[in-house]
Amino acid sequence: MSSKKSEISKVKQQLRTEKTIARNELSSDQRSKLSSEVCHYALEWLETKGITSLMAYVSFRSELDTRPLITQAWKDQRKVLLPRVIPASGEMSIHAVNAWSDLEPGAYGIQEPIVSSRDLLEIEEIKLPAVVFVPGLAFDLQGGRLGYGRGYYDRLRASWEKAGDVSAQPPIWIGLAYGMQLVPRVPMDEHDALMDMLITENGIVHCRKGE
Ligand SMILES: Nc1nc2c(c(=O)[nH]1)N(C=O)[C@@H](CNc1ccc(C(=O)N[C@@H](CCC(=O)O)C(=O)O)cc1)CN2
Ligand SMILES: Nc1ncnc2c1ncn2[C@@H]1O[C@H](COP(=O)(O)OP(=O)(O)OP(=O)(O)O)[C@@H](O)[C@H]1O
Repeated sequence: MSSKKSEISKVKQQLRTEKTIARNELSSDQRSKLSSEVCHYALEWLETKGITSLMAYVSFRSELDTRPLITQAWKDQRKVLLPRVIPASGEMSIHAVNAWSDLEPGAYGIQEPIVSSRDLLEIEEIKLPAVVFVPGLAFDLQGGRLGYGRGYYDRLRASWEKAGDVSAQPPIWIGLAYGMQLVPRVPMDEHDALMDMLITENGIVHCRKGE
């Protein structure tokens, strides 16, 4: 690792520790109040934009709780895709999910889609969602994001770019976070995927990407 790279990864690790502690300090009442506000903004935005397909994540640890968003998206007849991690390769497979009963605890104890052999054959047919809601430990207004350090979302984005259907509209990447997760600057590596928007309990921000 070059010295610049190792410096960035050291700063990222410090920020991960700091933000994990701060997020864990929110009470469960605060977390559910803030989460429902963020989900409300996200749902309003989906409605305004007429978005019919989205990729979400099922929260774990003290993450912003996306359950209200997913439940309402199903009620609104939107297509909901959820990821399943493949720890050995660092990739994620993406699956359409229609109910909580379609999930089981996967790697890291996160609720993930139950995959049948039929689904595996159909994976290639899944079209890109219009929107990707992204988890994270910290975000900045330039679109920077810090995750748990395994690069799953960065790799997902790179794989979509590589598969690149030029006629397809690229998905809009939206970080979901508590306001306390916003920082002035997340240290970024070249491979890090930038967010287009952020939604916190204070509302929606459009990121000035990488400026
Ligand atoms: N709810 C949710 N689902 C998600 C993500 C996420 O951030 N949130 N991911 C977003 O990528 C992927 C899972 N990524 C993860 C990456 C690392 C660890 C983890 O436990 N890391 C250790 C650090 C040491 C290690 O690397 O083993 C830790 O935090 O203690 C957990 C999940 C896919 N699904
Ligand atoms: N497109 C890619 N191809 C291969 N490796 C990648 C790619 N993107 C990121 N990585 C690797 O993933 C690791 C984690 O990167 P980083 O520290 O930026 O993770 P993160 O964005 O915080 O985590 P996550 O996306 O899991 O929440 C790094 O070792 C990086 O080299």
